[in-house]
Amino acid sequence: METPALLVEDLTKTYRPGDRPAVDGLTFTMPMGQTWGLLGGNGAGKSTTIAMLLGLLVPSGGRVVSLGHDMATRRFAALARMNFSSPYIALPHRLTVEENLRVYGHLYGVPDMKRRIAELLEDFALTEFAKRPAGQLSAGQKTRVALAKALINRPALLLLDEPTASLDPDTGDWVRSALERYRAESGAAMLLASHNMAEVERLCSHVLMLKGGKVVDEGSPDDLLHRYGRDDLEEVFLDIARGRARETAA
Ligand SMILES: Nc1ncnc2c1ncn2[C@@H]1O[C@H](COP(=O)(O)OP(=O)(O)OP(=O)(O)O)[C@@H](O)[C@H]1O
Repeated sequence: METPALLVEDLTKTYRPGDRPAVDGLTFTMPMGQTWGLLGGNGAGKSTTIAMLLGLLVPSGGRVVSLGHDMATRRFAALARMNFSSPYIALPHRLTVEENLRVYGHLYGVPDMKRRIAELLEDFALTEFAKRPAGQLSAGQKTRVALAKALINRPALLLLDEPTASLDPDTGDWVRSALERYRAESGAAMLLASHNMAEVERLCSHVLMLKGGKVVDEGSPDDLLHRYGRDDLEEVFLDIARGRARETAA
């Protein structure tokens, strides 16, 4: 069997002794070539999960194997082939867009960097902002730079926390197309934490519904719609968030 993009076993995080776990026994195996969604209300544990998958946060228990490498012992081998975008991580704001991409390109040892940066500027409609300091961009423009940065090393595994949160509907739409194109061309796997149900329905082949740090349901968007007798994922989400059982949801 092909090495999975992510193998997560009984992953747990408790921030302080005595606290309820923020992530509680998360277990899943995500294959290469697919986009999965991590859905859940505020405080469900999405960002904590992503931080542990990236090795930014040490788990209290359990195991993460990314692209075949155990994150506890072989983190750097995995990270070279991973990347992420998060609205919570600011780009160096005095550096221009191009300089930002160059810094990250060097960190990842990207070959033929000039060409890669030109491609990304083009793909994310950033060419006209290439020489502008990142601190002088709108929120939506910064988000596009963050996504360009996330693809700079052609990652095999991409973790996206709210990738289109600050984008207007039209820009959000073409950014989703760009991500979908990247996945199809590269065979990469993507895990997407989002509050945008339409985005999840469009991009994800499998959804993990998180509540109180646990997976309370999962399946393809179609499976979930069918099981809850709903027309869109937003309604399924509300059923789960409000603790309505699937049998009685319809
Ligand atoms: N640094 C921290 N110290 C202590 N508790 C934390 C810390 N970060 C998060 N938590 C707690 O862990 C739980 C999960 O938070 P997390 O940020 O992972 O949720 P989330 O699903 O990403 O939420 P949101 O949709 O609001 O971004 C919450 O109860 C939160 O208060």
